Amino acid sequence: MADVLTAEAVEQELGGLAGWSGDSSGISRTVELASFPDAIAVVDRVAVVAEELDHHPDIDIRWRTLTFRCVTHSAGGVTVRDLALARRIDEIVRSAR
Ligand SMILES: C[C@H](O)[C@H](O)[C@H]1CNC2=NC(N)=NC(=O)C2=N1
Repeated sequence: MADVLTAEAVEQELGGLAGWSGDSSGISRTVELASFPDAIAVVDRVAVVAEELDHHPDIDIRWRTLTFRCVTHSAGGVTVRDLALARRIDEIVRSAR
């Protein structure tokens, strides 16, 4: 299993992940899409990637605003798997707006 990253490592990684914030207990990003259907389409695409990676974000849906939170629940903190998932979420969001 991937190790939980140190607070310093997470902070450094966040420097390269625009829009993401957090610490070693979890990283999150909130995005607003143009409409509710657009937001749900993003969730749907993230679901496909999450299954592919066997790693799943916590997702909060409020009309057209989505908050993604990435933490490796089994490890109890942020691991490299969360950073990989965050990058994939960014790709999907980028192509959706
Ligand atoms: C068996 C399966 O690999 C685990 O349940 C996975 C699935 N997706 C997961 N996703 C996240 N974010 N954390 C986990 O610990 C986790 N565990």
